[in-house]
Amino acid sequence: MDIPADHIVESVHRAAQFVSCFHPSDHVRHLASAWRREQSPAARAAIGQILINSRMAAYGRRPICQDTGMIVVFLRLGMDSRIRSTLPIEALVNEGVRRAWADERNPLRASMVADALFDRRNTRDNTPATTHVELMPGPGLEITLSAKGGGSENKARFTVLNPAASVEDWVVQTMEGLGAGWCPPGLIGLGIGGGAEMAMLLAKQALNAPIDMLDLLARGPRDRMEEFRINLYTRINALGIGAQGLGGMTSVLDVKVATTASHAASKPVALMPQCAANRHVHFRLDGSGPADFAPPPLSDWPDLGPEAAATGRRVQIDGLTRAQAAQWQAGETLLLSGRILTGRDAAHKRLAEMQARGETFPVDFAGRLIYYVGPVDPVAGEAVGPAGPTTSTRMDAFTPMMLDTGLVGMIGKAERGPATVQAIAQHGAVYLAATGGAAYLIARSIRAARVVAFADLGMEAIYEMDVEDLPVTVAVDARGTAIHRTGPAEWRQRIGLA
Ligand SMILES: O=C(O)C[C@H](O)C(=O)O
Repeated sequence: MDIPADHIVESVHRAAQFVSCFHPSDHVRHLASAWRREQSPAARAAIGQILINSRMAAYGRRPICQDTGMIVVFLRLGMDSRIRSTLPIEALVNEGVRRAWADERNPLRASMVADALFDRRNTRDNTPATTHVELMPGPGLEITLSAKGGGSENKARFTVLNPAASVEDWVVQTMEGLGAGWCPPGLIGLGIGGGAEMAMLLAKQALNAPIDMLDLLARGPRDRMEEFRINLYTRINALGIGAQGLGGMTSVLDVKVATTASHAASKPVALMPQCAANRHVHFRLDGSGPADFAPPPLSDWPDLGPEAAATGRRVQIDGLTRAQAAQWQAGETLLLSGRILTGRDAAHKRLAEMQARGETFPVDFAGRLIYYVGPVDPVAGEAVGPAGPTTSTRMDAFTPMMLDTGLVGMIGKAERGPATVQAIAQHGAVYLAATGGAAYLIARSIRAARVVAFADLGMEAIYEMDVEDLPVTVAVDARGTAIHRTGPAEWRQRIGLA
C-alpha cells in the first residue's frame, strides 16, 4: 500500500488546525468534573474561564491558546507500505505545519525560533516540527500529532533514581517545586525506564493516551499501575497547588505513565507536564486520502450558567498611579478597562540591551501596566486573536529594570520569584494574574491592538491594547502578599484536614 506524500502534508495541516480549536472530549469531561468539585473560589473561577474558553474556541474555530504550540508528530509506518516522496518525512511534516500556519481561516501563532542558542529568530511558519518515526508490521501509517505549549514544556524534568528509590516520592517532591508556569490543571506524563532519551520520549507519548482517571476512581484500581496512578493523582492534588497555582483541589486531571526496561543500576524517570491546552489527535492513513477530522458536538461542553461569568471590581487604568493600585488586595478580582502595553521575553531582552547601551526606550512605561503576551494575529472581526498570558516568572530578571521606569504593574500568569515579589513591594507596584488557557475569552476583552515598538519581533513585539473589563486577579499586592504562596499553602492544609 503506497501513501502519497500529499496525504501526509494535508493530514498534518488539517490535524494541526483541528487540535488548535478542539480540546479532546475526555479532557473537557475531566475539567468539568474538576470545576464541579472545586471549592476554592479563585481556582473554580479559573477552571470556569478555561471551560468557557474551550467552548468558545470550538464554536468560533479559533485557537484555545495563543501559544498554538510546537508540533510533535509520532509516525508509525507499516513495513508493507511505502511513502511516495522524494523528500524526507520531516520535510513532509514541516510542509503540513507551514500550510496549517498559513491557513487564512484560522491563522496560528508562529512560536518557533531558530537557532535556539544564538539568533533565536522567529521562523514565521512555526517550523520545524519534531518528528519521530517508528516501523511496525503490516500496512498503513499511524500518526499522532500534538501541539505542545512552551510553558508546560519548560517544566519537563528528568532524573535517574537509585533502583530502590521511590518514583512516587520524587514525582510529588518535583511537583511541589514546579510552580504554575505549566498552566494547571493539566496532565502529568511519566516515562520510566530506558536511558535518558527514551524516558523523555515515553513521558511525552504517555500524554497522548486517553484520560480515564474518573473511571479509575469510580471502579477502583485493577492492577499495580492503576494503583500507582491513583496514588500520584491523589498526592499531587493534595499539594493544594490548584488551577493556575492559585490554591485549590485540582492540579492534575490525570497522571499517565509509560514504562520500559532499564539498566539494573538505574531507574530513569522523566516528568512531562501537559498544560490546560491539551491538544492532540490520532489518525491512520491507508492511501485512500488525507485524514478528515469531525468536530465534536458542542454538547460535549457543560453549560456552566451565569455562575461562571467573571465578576469583580471595575477599574479604569488610564492615568493609574501606584497609590491607586496600592488599594488593591491580593486575591481580589479586577475588571480592567483602558490602555495597556505588552511585552514578553524578546522585548524585555532588547530593552535590557538598549539600557546597557544607554539608549532611551521606544515606549514610556511610567504609569502603565504591561501585559506579558504574544497574541495570535486577528481574523476579520477581531481586534486581536487569542491573547492569553505567558509565564511571568521568565520576566523576573527584567522586573527591577521595568519597575525603575515607573511601571505600575505587570499582568501575566504563574508565580513570581521571592526577589521579584520583594521588588514589587519595595516599589509599591502590583502583579496581576490572567488565566492561562483562556486566551480566546481574554481576547474578547481587547477592543483594539497596535504595534508600538519592535515590530520585527512578530508576536513578541510591544503592542498597545485597549481593553474593556479584562478579568485579572491581584496576585502580588503592593504590600508583597503573593497569592501563589498563600493560596496553595491554605489549600494544602484544608485538603490535609479534610
Ligand atoms: O508562549 C506563550 O504565549 C505562553 C507560553 O506557552 C507559556 O506558558 O509561558
